[in-house]
Amino acid sequence: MHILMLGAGAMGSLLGARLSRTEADITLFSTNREHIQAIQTHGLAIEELDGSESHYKLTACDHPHKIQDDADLVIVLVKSYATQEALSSILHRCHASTLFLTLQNGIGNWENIARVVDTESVLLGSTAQGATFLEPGKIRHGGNGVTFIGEPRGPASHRVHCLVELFRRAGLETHSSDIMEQLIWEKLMVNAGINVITALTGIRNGMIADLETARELSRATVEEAVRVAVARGFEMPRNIMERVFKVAQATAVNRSSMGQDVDRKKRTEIDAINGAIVRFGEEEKIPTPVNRTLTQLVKILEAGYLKEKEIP
Ligand SMILES: NC(=O)C1=CN([C@@H]2O[C@H](COP(=O)(O)OP(=O)(O)OC[C@H]3O[C@@H](n4cnc5c(N)ncnc54)[C@H](OP(=O)(O)O)[C@@H]3O)[C@@H](O)[C@H]2O)C=CC1
Ligand SMILES: CC(C)(CO)C(=O)C(=O)O
Repeated sequence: MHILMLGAGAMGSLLGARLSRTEADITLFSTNREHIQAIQTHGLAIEELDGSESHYKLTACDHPHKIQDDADLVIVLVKSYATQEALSSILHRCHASTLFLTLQNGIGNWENIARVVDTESVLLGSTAQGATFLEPGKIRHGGNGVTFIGEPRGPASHRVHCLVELFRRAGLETHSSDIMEQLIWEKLMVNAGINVITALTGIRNGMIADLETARELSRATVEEAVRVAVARGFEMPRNIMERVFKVAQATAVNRSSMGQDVDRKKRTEIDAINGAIVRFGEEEKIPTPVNRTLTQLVKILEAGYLKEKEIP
């Protein structure tokens, strides 16, 4: 089986490296040329949770036309806003039975993929693993968490169970799910309560759980998001706040993916996370002042540094 990691940044590199422990052939693909060239020259280095460093020799490409083999499985790990463009660029390396699995955060990823490829070929997943991009060719494993894979709707199929087994052989705690859309909304609560606050303040995930002020703000953000989720038909577990803090603790050394975007002055996924809660809140007539303010702050921060980048 040939697996193409579409968007081999922090998470795509981590999961690609772990999956390379199985019988699958892995290709990392990212448009980040420096990262890919470093992997081609020295391999991928991973700073592990215990502080040790592991090294992986992996096939890596920085241009879609350099990808050698057709993909049986494409794992989509570009940022949500880049999904359609990235997928369109690799279609020449897909065949009639290629499967597409999104493990991205936020709402709307499955729909974005299904705009480019056959709906039947798209699987939905979520992961609470954490990964930080340190420098070209080097990432940090920022925390362990469960990965779920399922059909977008309905019970887990044979193909889902095969992928779950593959992930497990790679050493990743993975389960199949019959309620993947529900789990995507539960993961949205986690990201809504962690990512935006870490992005605006520069803290690592662990402080969300450790600092009372951060816990309060996270709680206020998630409580609003839960009201919106319920209005959309997704009942949230009563212990959802505990789950948010548990993920923050399990990924304590990680900078959230949105935090890393701000650190690297890159566009964030705010529109697919807190921004989505605001949009759905408007549709459902549920006020979301906390999420709206946090979204506006990230958008101002983002616009500021993206504009600065344009100035020669
Ligand atoms: N990091 C984490 O701890 C976690 C992240 N996630 C989710 O995983 C997804 C990926 O996040 P993360 O790995 O942190 O993000 P990164 O930005 O580290 O990785 C995305 C990669 O995709 C590359 N890219 C951008 N456009 C294209 C394109 N058109 N074709 C191919 N590659 C492209 C980027 O290059 P460049 O650097 O040049 O932009 C980058 O290397 C997100 O949805 C995130 O929310 C989920 C759980 C945890
Ligand atoms: C699990 C967590 C919070 C890890 O940082 C994540 O999903 C992210 O950073 O986007």
